[in-house]
Amino acid sequence: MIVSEPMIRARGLRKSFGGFEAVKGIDVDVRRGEAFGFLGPNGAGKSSTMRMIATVSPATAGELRILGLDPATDGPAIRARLGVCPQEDTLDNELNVFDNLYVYGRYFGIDKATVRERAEELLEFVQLTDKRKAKVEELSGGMKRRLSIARSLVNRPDLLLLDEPTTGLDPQARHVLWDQLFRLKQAGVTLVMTTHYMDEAEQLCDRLVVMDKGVIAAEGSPRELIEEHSTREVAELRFGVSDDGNTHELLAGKLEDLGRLEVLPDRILVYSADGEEVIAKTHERGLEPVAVLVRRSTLEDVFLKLTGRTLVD
Ligand SMILES: Nc1ncnc2c1ncn2[C@@H]1O[C@H](COP(=O)(O)OP(=O)(O)OP(=O)(O)O)[C@@H](O)[C@H]1O
Repeated sequence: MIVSEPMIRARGLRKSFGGFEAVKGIDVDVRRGEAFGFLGPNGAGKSSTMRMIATVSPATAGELRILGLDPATDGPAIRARLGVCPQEDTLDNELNVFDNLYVYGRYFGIDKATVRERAEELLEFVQLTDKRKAKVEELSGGMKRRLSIARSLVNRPDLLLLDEPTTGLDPQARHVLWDQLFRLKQAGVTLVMTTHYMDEAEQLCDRLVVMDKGVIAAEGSPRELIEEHSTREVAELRFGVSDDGNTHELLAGKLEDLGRLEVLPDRILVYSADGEEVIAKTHERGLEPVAVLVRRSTLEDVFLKLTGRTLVD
């Protein structure tokens, strides 16, 4: 492979299911060594895209190259160099923790001694050494996910695909996983992940695309996306709800000149470089929010601006 070749290159990539187009012609370039994310809500087309990249679902149209190879003709060669961690854990419940790694490694044709050594290393890496003899069903959700990640690393992949790596995990388990993914990134593994968590995308991704309804709405580093599509700060204002339930729309009319507004069912967001000033002016106008909060803009704000919706419905 030529070194400058992108790890993934897609042009006009499409995926249809019958008459329904889940991915509507996207362009993607993933560079060696980066952590790249597809951020979007449920149904955005992230998993459909990942499955094409994983070479388990053929593209309906467009061009796709993985590690410089064509999935239509070079599937096995690509898969030998990919690690895939699907959204649902597909561990073998019949086998213990160690054997899940060992048997998977043997599928790749790795010799017994090497696969044993790697399995031990990987258990150490995902902090499951003391569970090596445990049955899969005895593991917590976070441990299962870590074992899935360990398994996807058995063949020492150049490119690791993670479909919603921390969905369904509790906050502590998510942080443990983030640490491990960060260490993999530092070790030079190219990571490609989907997520609908903006904090995950901000923590882990060097670059990401914001995906919605099968198209890419924006692309860049988390910081670039926030700078381009949002303001430095956001003032969140909550008012008591009136009998007509219309309070936020009515109040928004009195705040319009303070910055761009997003009126959500439970709060008004005012986008401004100076959130405290927004709050001061709100009070000056005799408006009394029951709660206020000033925070930095996040990718959630970027998504809201681009699509008019929140990431998690
Ligand atoms: N095998 C299939 N047959 C028919 N429709 C499908 C199939 N797979 C996905 N879809 C549809 O394609 C759209 C995109 O689904 P996809 O799973 O790619 O989205 P996603 O962004 O990954 O969402 P999620 O976070 O729920 O996985 C959805 O409307 C989904 O119902």
